[in-house]
Amino acid sequence: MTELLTAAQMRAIETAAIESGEVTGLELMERAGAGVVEAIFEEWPELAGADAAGGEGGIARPAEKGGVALHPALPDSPQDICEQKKFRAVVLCGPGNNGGDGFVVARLLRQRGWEVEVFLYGDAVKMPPDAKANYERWLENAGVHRWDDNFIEDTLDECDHDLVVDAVFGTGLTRLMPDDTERTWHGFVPRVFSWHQKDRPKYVAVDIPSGICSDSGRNLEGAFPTDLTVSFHRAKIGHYLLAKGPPDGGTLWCGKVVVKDIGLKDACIADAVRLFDPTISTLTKFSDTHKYSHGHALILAGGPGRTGAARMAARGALRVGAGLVTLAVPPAAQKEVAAQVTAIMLRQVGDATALAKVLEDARFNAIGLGPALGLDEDAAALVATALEAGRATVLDADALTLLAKDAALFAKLHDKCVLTPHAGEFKRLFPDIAAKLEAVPTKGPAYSKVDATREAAKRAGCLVLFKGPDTVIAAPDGRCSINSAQYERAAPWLATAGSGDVLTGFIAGLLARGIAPQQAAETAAWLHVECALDFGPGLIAEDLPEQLPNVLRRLLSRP
Ligand SMILES: NC(=O)C1=CN([C@@H]2O[C@H](COP(=O)(O)OP(=O)(O)OC[C@H]3O[C@@H](n4cnc5c(N)ncnc54)[C@H](O)[C@@H]3O)[C@@H](O)[C@H]2O)[C@@H](O)CC1
Ligand SMILES: [K+]
Repeated sequence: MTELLTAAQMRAIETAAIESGEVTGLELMERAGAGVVEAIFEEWPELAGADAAGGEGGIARPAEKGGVALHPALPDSPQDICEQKKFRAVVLCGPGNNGGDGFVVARLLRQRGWEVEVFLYGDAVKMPPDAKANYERWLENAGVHRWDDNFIEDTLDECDHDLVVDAVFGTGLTRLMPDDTERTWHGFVPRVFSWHQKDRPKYVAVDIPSGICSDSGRNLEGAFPTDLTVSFHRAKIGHYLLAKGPPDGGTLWCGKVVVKDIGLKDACIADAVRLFDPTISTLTKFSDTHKYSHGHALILAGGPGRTGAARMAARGALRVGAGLVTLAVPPAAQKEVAAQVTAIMLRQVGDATALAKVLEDARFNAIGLGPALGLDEDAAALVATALEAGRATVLDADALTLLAKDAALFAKLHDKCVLTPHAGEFKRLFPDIAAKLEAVPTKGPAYSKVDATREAAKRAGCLVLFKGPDTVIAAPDGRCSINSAQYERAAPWLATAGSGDVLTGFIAGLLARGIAPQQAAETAAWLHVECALDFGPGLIAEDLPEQLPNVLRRLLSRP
């Protein structure tokens, strides 16, 4: 799993490296700038010109004399560039180290023969030392425009630019975007989003689009949208959070995120949020074959005409590898269900007493309940009985609504439970927490979906999986991961009716296999997206379990 960092964690790693004497801040800034230039040319080789497009003429000199060459080195002067189109860039620099990175990018582009115009937001006198050093180095050969949004807009309108680099604010954004940069933003949005306009410049953000809070992905009013975001060492949490959708959300503004190594060592950060990717230890559990060692999941179905959701969950549980799956069905719905399932077993469960009787059998080691269960007293009694049994239990849909309505029921949650709310259900369950998340942010770091999910998990005393394209999974002790269905894993067709029911089944199935709640929820959510990606558009929920064998085959053949 990849760590996603907060601004404070990134600063701590940087400070430790500098204080240990391994590297200077100036060297890190040089590597960051060189990383951005490298990423630009990797993304758009046509901008690299003839000699840097990766052919034999590729350059092998260090990016900065005396520095550590982590990125392909660049020619020292325009004379080193063979005959090529004169590329043009506008670099927007801010008052901090993000701006410092911008000055490095400007210099390195200029060294490649680019025509570069730089605008500086803020007071150069107050810049931090490394940024100021790069500002002064830039001034040795070129000038800097004072920030003026009209001038920036005119410059972009009049000239045939190839690239616009946003190095205004990075991880140090602590307040709402200032009015004058916000005005510039108004000029940017239509430009960046005119995708049809073939010859428009490429927009690149250094570290994070200015205006986006790197801890939360929230838009501090005035984010600069970009095509490519180049971050350093590790991606930041804000790159992966959508918050509450446009105009919020790092993922909306980042375009594509590339992370460049700047030579910092891995540090053990106890409470880091992780981007989920399944580990081999989880996957090896799929190769053990004895059905009785794989547990027995019990999925509770609703009444007649409402059993489809539970049937899909049961199918998901079976496909994901529960040894046995039983549907607990009200007597009136038994015929309906019996006509539609084969590998899944049935038990008549008319009420909570009947459920308690079934659960006397300790072999039922996992329960899935909620999809189309109903919202009446009988359904609430079923939820109570299921929780009192103390089994690994995933609660979704109607079960969440029932929990939200009844504090005594909510109090029965225990550490083997998994709650899987979508935004609406989350709001019903945790209205005060949702209100904090929905409040318009006024400063950075802003309250995030990660903060909200962690707080909810702590309150519930169990795992919470807060759904979305940026699914956040948090445990009561603060361990937290994001399962992203964005960027190269974007699968918007996964938002189809019944998709959540299948996820409930996947989690229940993994719980039945004895996998701990956090790992079960993370793995299930990840597999859910993989199934959708494998199937592609046109997906309906029934396809998800059927896609799982392909996904598992591919995963298990991974080296
Ligand atoms: N931390 C690290 O390890 C590294 C950081 N680097 C760069 O440094 C950046 C962080 O630098 P800084 O901490 O200096 O932060 P920034 O450069 O993001 O911004 C800080 C400056 O902006 C001002 N500011 C913040 N919010 C404002 C607002 N709303 N309106 C007006 N002014 C505002 C602050 O007062 C401060 O002057 C990173 O994003 C990255 O680009 C890189 O050079 C490489 C290494
Ligand atoms: K930026």
